[in-house]
Amino acid sequence: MLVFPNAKINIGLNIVEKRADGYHNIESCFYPVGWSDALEITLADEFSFRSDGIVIPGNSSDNLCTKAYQMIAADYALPAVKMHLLKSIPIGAGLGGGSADAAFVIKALNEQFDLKISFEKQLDYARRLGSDCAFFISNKPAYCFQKGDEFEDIDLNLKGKCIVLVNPGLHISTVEAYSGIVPKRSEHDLHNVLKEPIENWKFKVKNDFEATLFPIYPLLGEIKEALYQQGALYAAMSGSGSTLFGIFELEKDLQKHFADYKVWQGPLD
Ligand SMILES: C[C@@](CO)(OP(=O)(O)O)[C@H](O)COP(=O)(O)OP(=O)(O)OC[C@H]1O[C@@H](n2ccc(N)nc2=O)[C@H](O)[C@@H]1O
Ligand SMILES: Nc1ncnc2c1ncn2[C@@H]1O[C@H](COP(=O)(O)OP(=O)(O)O)[C@@H](O)[C@H]1O
Repeated sequence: MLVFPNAKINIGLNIVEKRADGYHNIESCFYPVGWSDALEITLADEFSFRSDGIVIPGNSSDNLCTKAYQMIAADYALPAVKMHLLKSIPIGAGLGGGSADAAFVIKALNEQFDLKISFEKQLDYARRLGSDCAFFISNKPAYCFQKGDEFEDIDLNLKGKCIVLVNPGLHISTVEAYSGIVPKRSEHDLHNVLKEPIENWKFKVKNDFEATLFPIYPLLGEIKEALYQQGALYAAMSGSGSTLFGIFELEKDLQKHFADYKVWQGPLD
């Protein structure tokens, strides 16, 4: 089976409070984007995982794909498989690429081997692998809360608009990014502001990581500003960075403009 785990962006990210378990309660709109890995899962004599493309830190037993397989194999009689991942989504980039890979393994094993794991149970498995991971089980725009692993449908349709993602290659650790944050309630209810025209978002839809990370990495703020100068209706950092995104009314080719960085651009669904 061949699947294409895709990245996500965060449209708005409020870090509301620190929890007793050390994690943070957040409020965010997660939106799928087309920057994708490719993952092939085939029957084999023994389990193996290998990856090509962008080098993933850690060895194959640390990989979230391997962890997802082992977690399902602990509860279901799974045959051995060979997994081959072509890694394209930048790592430590705020795009949730590792979480997407893991969620797609859960979904692919369920389908390929007819395991009949319910949707709710797939969400629970995904939550065990990472806070972002459960989102990729449904993989459709959602208002996310708690650790980012509880969802509500959101009335937001950006279909037809174009997104440009710019990754400057800085690897920002999620743990470090959260450790710099003083949580606070947001001034604006994200549900409500996302109903306003996209041109208003610039003033109301904030990613709380920007205030702490932009002073440390001024390049991030410069790229965001450049996206606005190029005509973005809305621009922001995704997650804990370091990827910036701009949403444009029409198709936009900024590959040359951001020639020093990794750029992905395409339509939003
Ligand atoms: C910041 C966000 C925003 O969507 O995305 P990324 O920028 O990583 O893509 C997420 O909250 C990242 O989720 P994810 O990358 O799955 O994090 P996890 O593996 O669960 O946790 C890594 C570490 O981040 C911190 N963490 C994570 C999620 C959360 N709600 N509160 C936290 O404090 C904890 O220190 C935890 O040990
Ligand atoms: N399949 C995978 N793809 C990417 N990263 C992975 C994977 N498996 C494990 N990881 C680990 O997860 C960490 C964060 O990955 P990633 O999801 O790309 O970042 P982010 O949380 O910023 O979106 C990396 O440091 C990496 O070592």
